[in-house]
Amino acid sequence: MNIYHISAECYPIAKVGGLGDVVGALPKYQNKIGETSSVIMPFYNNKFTQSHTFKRVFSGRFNLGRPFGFDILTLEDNTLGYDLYLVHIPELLYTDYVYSSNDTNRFLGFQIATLDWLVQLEKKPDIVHCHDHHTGLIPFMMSQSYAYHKLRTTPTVVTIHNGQYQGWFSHNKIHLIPPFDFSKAGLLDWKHLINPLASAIKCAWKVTTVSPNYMEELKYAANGLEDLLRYESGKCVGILNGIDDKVWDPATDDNLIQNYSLKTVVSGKKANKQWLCKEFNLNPELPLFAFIGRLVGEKGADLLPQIFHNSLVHKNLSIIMLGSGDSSVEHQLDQLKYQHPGHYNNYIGYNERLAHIVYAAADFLVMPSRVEPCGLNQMYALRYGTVPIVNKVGGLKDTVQDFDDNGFGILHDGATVHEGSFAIHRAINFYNDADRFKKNRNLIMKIDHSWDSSAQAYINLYNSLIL
Ligand SMILES: Nc1ncnc2c1ncn2[C@@H]1O[C@H](COP(=O)(O)OP(=O)(O)O[C@H]2O[C@H](CO)[C@@H](O)[C@H](O)[C@H]2O)[C@@H](O)[C@H]1O
Repeated sequence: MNIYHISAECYPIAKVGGLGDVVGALPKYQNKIGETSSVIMPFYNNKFTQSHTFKRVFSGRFNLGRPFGFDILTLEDNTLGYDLYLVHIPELLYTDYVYSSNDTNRFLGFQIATLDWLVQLEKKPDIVHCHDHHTGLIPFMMSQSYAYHKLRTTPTVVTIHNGQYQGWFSHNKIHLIPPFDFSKAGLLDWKHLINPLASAIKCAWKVTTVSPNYMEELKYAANGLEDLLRYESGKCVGILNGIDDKVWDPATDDNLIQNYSLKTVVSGKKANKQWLCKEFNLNPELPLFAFIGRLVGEKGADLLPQIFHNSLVHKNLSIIMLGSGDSSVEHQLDQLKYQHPGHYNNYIGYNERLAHIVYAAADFLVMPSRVEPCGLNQMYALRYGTVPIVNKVGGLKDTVQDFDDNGFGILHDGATVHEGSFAIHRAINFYNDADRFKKNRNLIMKIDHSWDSSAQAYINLYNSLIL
C-alpha cells in the first residue's frame, strides 16, 4: 500500500511538539510492516535542511491570489526509514519557524502544491493521511476541487492531534481554494468561518485521534466541534500513539550522559541526575521532579508555579522545569529560582538534548494537563524509568494507572493546585519506600509502548477503506 502522511512537522526535520514525534515515527513502523509509507512536509529554513542535500523531483506553479513557484524536493542519502518529500515554496514556507500567527496562506500554499504534485503522479496514492488542521483542507480539495478530480476516489484519513487548534479563517479567502462547485461550500464552513479541522472531519473518509479516551472527550469538549464529532462518530476512532523506541531508548540514546538498561538503571540514572543537578545547582540527594512541555493552559502550566512552591517549602525535593510559552507563567516560574535556590531551576526554551537527559535524570515527571490528547512525555518517562504523575484526562488516563490501584504511576483527579501538590506529596512517600520504588522502576521500563501495534491498527483502518 502506498501511503502519504502530510504534516507541518516531522522529527528530526522540524519538531515543535508531539506531532513531529508521531509523524517521524509512524511511517517508519508502517514500512517495517511491509507497506510503503512516506512523509510530505514543508521545506523550512532550519538546521536539518541546511545540513542535508536534496534533489528536485517536481516543479510547479499555483495560484494563491498571484502565482507562486514551488519545487518538491527529496532527501539524498536518506536513512530516516521512510521517503521524505519537502514542499519548497520559497516565498511562503522557507522560514526559520514552523508556525506563526498568520499561517493561513502558508499552509494553503503547502496543501495546494502537495496536491498539484500528487495528482500528476503515475502511481496514485492508496491512502492520503493528513495530520491536524494545517492539512485539513486536503480531504475537501481532493473530493471537490476540479483540478484534483483524479484523486476523488483516493481514501483520506485525518488524525486530530489537538482539537483546540482548528486553523479557521474568513470566507473572504474562499477564492484561494482551487475552484469547486460552489454549492459544496458548506463543507468548508463551521460557525461562519472556513474551518479546516471541521472540514477535514466532514470530508475525510476516516477521522482518528491519538487515544481512545480523547476521542470520547472530544464529543463533549472540542472547542466548538463537539456536535460535529458526535454527528460523525461513525467514522471516528481513537488509536493510541506509540513511541519511537529506537530514538527513545536509554541504552542507546546518545544524548545521555550515561546510557543504561534495566540492569544498569540505578547507576545510569544516578550519573544523569548528578550531571543535571550539578549543571542546574540542584540537590542530587533528593527526589528529582521534572516538567517538560509547552507552557500553555492545556498543559496546566499556569498551575505549576503554585504547585511547585507548595512542594518546595518542605525542602524535601528538587525540581527541574524545561519549557516555554505563556510569558507570565515563564516569569512566575523563573522567580522560583530565587525563592528556592538549590531546589528549583529551569530552562526557558526548547532543547531536545536536554529533554532526553531530563527524562533519564528525573525520578518523577509531572503532567497536570487539563487537556491531553495522548501525551508522549509520560511514555518516554516510563521507558527511562521515571514515574509519571498525571491528571486523569485524555491519553494520560489510557496509559497510566495509579500505584495504589495495582498500577505504576500517580494519578490525580482534576487539574488543580491542590490535586497537583498532593500528588507530589504522595510521590515523595512512594520514593521513600525504597524497595517498592525500585521494583516499580524495573516494571515501568518494561512496558511496551512502541509503535508496532498502533502502526498495524492504522494499516487495518486503511485496508477497510480500500475497495
Ligand atoms: N521545551 C522543550 N524542549 C525539548 N523538548 C520539548 C520541550 N517541550 C516539549 N518537548 C517535547 O515535545 C514533545 C511533546 O509531546 P506531547 O505529546 O506532550 O505534546 P504536544 O502537546 O506538543 O502534542 C499534541 O500531539 C501529540 C501527538 O499526537 C499528543 O501526544 C499530545 O497529547 C498533543 O497535545 C515531547 O517529545 C517532549 O519531550
